[in-house]
Amino acid sequence: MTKAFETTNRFLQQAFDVLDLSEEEVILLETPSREVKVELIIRMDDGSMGNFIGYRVQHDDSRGPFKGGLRYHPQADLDHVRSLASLMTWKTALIDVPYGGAKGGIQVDPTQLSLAELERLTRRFTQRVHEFIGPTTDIPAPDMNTDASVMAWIFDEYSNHHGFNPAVVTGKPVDLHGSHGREAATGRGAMYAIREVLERDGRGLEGTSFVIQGFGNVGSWAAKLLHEAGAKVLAVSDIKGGIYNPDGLDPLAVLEHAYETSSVVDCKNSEPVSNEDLLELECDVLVPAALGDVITEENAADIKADYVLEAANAPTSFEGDQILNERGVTVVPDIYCNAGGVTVSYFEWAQNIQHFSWPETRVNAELEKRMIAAHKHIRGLKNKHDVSLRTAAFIGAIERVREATTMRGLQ
Ligand SMILES: NC(=O)C1=CN([C@@H]2O[C@H](COP(=O)(O)OP(=O)(O)OC[C@H]3O[C@@H](n4cnc5c(N)ncnc54)[C@H](O)[C@@H]3O)[C@@H](O)[C@H]2O)C=CC1
Ligand SMILES: O=C(O)CCC(=O)C(=O)O
Repeated sequence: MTKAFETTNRFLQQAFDVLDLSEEEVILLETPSREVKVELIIRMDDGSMGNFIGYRVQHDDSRGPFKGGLRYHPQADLDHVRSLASLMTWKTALIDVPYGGAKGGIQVDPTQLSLAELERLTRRFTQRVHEFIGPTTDIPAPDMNTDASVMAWIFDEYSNHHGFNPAVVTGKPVDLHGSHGREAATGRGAMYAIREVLERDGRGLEGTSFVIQGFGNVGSWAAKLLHEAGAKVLAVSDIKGGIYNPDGLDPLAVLEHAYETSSVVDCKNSEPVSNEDLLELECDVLVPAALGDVITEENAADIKADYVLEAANAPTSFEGDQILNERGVTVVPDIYCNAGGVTVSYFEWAQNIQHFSWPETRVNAELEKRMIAAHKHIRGLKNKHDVSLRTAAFIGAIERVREATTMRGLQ
């Protein structure tokens, strides 16, 4: 077993222990259903040959078609993609959308590719995996370094092979069968998640201070929506570095600066802070919204926040999580915190199948209902079993997947 997948399974094991599952059941629930590895050869703009590796790991489909994002990143190796695919199984079950879990990845630094090269790479990947994906089998979506344009290319390329079918992929542009509210959904869901957790503790978003690592889709939407809700965003960062203002940043001004300069760095009314130091700033809520494995045994003891809101997938190592728990820091786990994305992906898929479009108000209201319901579910299990929010979330998810697996039976 490799590291990222092993970490996911160690977290799962804490819930398996509470549920007293047999070894056979553990193997069944942990093991991915199918792993596809493809070589991707493309013509680069300068005429040379580009050679990349892509993955699609389909973890579990007992509750519905495989579902999960596609990541473009140099570290998107089989171990990471496998771990992220497993997390999708538990996320879709916890938030109760009729899907299983999958994830895709291409090992590439997309900043080194032109737009035309990225399109060729995406189309080649779709050509290599089109037999394994489909509206009732496996539905990709955006993740790190992929966006609505990438989803549009997948939709188009898939349609070249199978005929028009926008429900093969979610997170598409709104004008190309995408859903209103999908782009903001993960950040919005994270905002609802922390609002529910704070309310339970007799606190509110108004005046609560946040520090956010990552200012891409998830981080920037979370910053904007939290600011609108009256919270104070003290610091944000991207891969190039961070910015800090103890009186609070204006996320809209930061967005404008990032749009113009491709980074948050050097935004006016802020001082610089490194990505490492940002994690240890004084604040109420720390929001990792970029890469995984950033809170570890190296820095968990130095985190000053009362809450860690896991907008990223797998931002906390097993040891880091133990330290945070021992110190009384409340961790709002990834499979709940960032489930808003796949929830609105589900709404998009349902709209595509019905050839019907929802207004954004309906999307946001339905998302809010599901985030509130999942929080109540997790809270009940936490109290029942006296476990962390993470273990409670896994228990809730495992119970649903286990039940579906049992009802479908073995051959
Ligand atoms: N996009 C979505 O709907 C969902 C995303 N997520 C998770 O949220 C996280 C962020 O995803 P997106 O916002 O979609 O990606 P993105 O590609 O839009 O943005 C990523 C951000 O992280 C920053 N970043 C990258 N490497 C970094 C590093 N080493 N240190 C600090 N910052 C770094 C980038 O500069 C960028 O600001 C990922 O863990 C992803 O799996 C989870 C659920 C859904
Ligand atoms: O929207 C989706 O289908 C999945 C998004 C995703 O990759 C995730 O939740 O980690």
